[in-house]
Amino acid sequence: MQFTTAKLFAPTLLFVEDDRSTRDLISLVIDARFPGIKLITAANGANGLELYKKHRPEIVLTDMKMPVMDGITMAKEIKQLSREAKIIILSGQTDARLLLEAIDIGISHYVLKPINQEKLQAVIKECLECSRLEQQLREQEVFIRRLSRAVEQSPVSIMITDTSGNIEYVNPRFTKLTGYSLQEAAGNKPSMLKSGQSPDDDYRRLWEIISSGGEWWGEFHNRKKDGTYYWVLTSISPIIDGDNHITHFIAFQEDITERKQAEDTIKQMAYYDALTGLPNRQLFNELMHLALAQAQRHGRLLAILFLDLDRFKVINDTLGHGVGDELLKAAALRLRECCRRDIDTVARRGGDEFIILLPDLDSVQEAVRVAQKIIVSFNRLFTLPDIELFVSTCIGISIYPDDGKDAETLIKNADMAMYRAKEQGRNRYHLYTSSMDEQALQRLTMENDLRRALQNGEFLLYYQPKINITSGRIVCFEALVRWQHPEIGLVSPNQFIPLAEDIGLIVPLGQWVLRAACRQNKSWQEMNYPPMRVAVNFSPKQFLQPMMVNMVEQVLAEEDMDPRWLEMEVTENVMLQNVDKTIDTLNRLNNLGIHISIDDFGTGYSSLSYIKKLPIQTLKIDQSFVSDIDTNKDDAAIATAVINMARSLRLNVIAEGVETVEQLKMLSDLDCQEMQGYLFSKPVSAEEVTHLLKSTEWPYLAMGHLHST
Ligand SMILES: Nc1nc2c(ncn2[C@@H]2O[C@@H]3COP(=O)(O)O[C@H]4[C@@H](O)[C@H](n5cnc6c(=O)[nH]c(N)nc65)O[C@@H]4COP(=O)(O)O[C@H]3[C@H]2O)c(=O)[nH]1
Repeated sequence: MQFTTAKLFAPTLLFVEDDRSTRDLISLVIDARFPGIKLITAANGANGLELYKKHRPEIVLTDMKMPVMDGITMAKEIKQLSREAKIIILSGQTDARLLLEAIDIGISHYVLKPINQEKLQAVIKECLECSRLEQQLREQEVFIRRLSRAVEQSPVSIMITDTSGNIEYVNPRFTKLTGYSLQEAAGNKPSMLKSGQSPDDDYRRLWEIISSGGEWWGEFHNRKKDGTYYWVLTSISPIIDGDNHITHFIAFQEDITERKQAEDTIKQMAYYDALTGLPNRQLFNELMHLALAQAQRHGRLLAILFLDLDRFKVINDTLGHGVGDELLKAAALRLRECCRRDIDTVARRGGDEFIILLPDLDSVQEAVRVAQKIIVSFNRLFTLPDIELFVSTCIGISIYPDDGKDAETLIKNADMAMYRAKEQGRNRYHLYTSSMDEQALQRLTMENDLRRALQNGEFLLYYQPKINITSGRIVCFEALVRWQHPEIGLVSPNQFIPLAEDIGLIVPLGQWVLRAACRQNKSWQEMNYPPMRVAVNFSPKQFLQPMMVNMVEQVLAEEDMDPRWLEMEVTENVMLQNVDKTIDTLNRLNNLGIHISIDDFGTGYSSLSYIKKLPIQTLKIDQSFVSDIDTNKDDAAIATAVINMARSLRLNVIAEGVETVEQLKMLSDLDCQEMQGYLFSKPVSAEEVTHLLKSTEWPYLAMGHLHST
């Protein structure tokens, strides 16, 4: 450390002499020889003392014998005021007693008269030097006192070691930070603070740098006396003496634990999904790039599993986001259990989408085995805090390098494979095949064609009757849309309705269906056929449109059709989304006089208590329960339960998809009065409806057929 005096050394010399000529002569010499000195003079001791008090000169040059007050008396008084005053006595007297008295007082020098100028100059010079050194020393002391106070009170932890690394000093801040007092730390090595988590290389490098005179800085993960961990930003530098030798090392340490924790939180937020704690899309992409590079280098296989939870949206909307969140957490846990720890990565892509990276595989079969394991594990009930649920998943698999060389392609292809798995039903996996690209292209072409279809008038309606089996009369025609594609021919709604929903075309298409169905029904009425309802399917997206009721009202008015001849078929799941709003919408439709049926009943999550609240008229038993009703006991039980439930709620019940007389009999035995299905009629064109209306003879409704013997 370099010390520089803050104050400039500008000494004052007081010269006390009663003899004027001596005074002038000596003054001239001092001015000439010591130009930096400020000179003040006095003619006697009393005057000299006064001036001393006023100017506090560093040096006093005084004659001995003077009127009023002699030099010795004045010198005594001055020494009382300052022990450091340098006093030079000028005298012709060599009286030993006076000399001894002067020594007692602490007189610095004694110059005999007649004055030898050289001797006087040498004495003054010596006194000046002495004063200068004293001033410097005083200032140094003040500086060192300040410095040690600064070190003691420093908000930064300070540790000083010798060159072997033995601790010699630590400041109170160090004690506060580490728990070790100066006594405990002194003599120990700084390694007493090691947590074992900072790399050994850091320490080696540190010693190399500081022992060659350089400064090192970096971060350490340390451990306190009580065992807790903390982070410090450390700077260590050597203390070098005047001979350029390292005498000590000094370490400054700043506690950065909070900053580190904040960094960790930010890292966690940037790379991990807050809900499930799984890596997020960002981290997954980074890990995927690393894994791909390794797979390429070592010629290994890598698999991507893309999956989502079947019907998650319905669960989330029906049972609430709390349940949805718990389910995602539980699913995340289950997925991790199915994968290799520390090797595979399970990440959440957002919503209910998960993606799994399986690196370092020998065969495709290994990826398939993981997919199968996941599917089996999803067969187990999910026990959430408030509810127990069965949830299935569909998994798409793509393999590096066959199904893609880069992350984007592999993920896209696994996603595509997942959709293929979904098309085949729930809880299954599908491996990507290159033919799927072709299908994706087909879908794109279909999408474009579909957008043009409405303007080009390529849609038409087919109608399927609903029969009351007791009266044998048609009570309603269900309008079912068809697409007359200019090249492909007639396209089934199962192929284009989901697509229309995806691309937002369902709203204008649905409106077109409603208008066409109403117009057709009105024209049958005008042709004097007995009035019947026409049923129109409303897709969930369409039903949940904010202005839907207004639109229906307007179409009915424009087509001049009485609302009681309109039936709306809405799927069970729609009923469960945003319950309050749905009930409100249904009430408004009911007030208009529109008949409401719940389509595909039995496939959703409806509970009896919930259905009770809904202002609806009819439950439609899904055809999946009807098709095996005569052979499958479970289906028969569900159909029975729905019919009984409808009866107890005073609702109509209709069975769809009735194809055989056996089914008809069985449903009739269960007292299901209304039916629809190929047994009576397939969906037919409007023109064919008129034939049906003219000759409604249903041979199998003859009494003999209806009841089992
Ligand atoms: N195997 C069998 N099938 C029978 C039988 N009886 C009727 N079906 C078929 O079952 C489907 C019944 O309609 P859905 O459940 O509402 O299912 C409909 C409905 O969800 C949707 N859809 C049809 N038209 C429209 C529409 O105008 N708007 C909306 N949003 N969806 C529509 O497309 C689905 C399929 O319609 P389609 O192909 O016309 O198929 C119709 C019908 O032709 C039977 O005895 N056996």
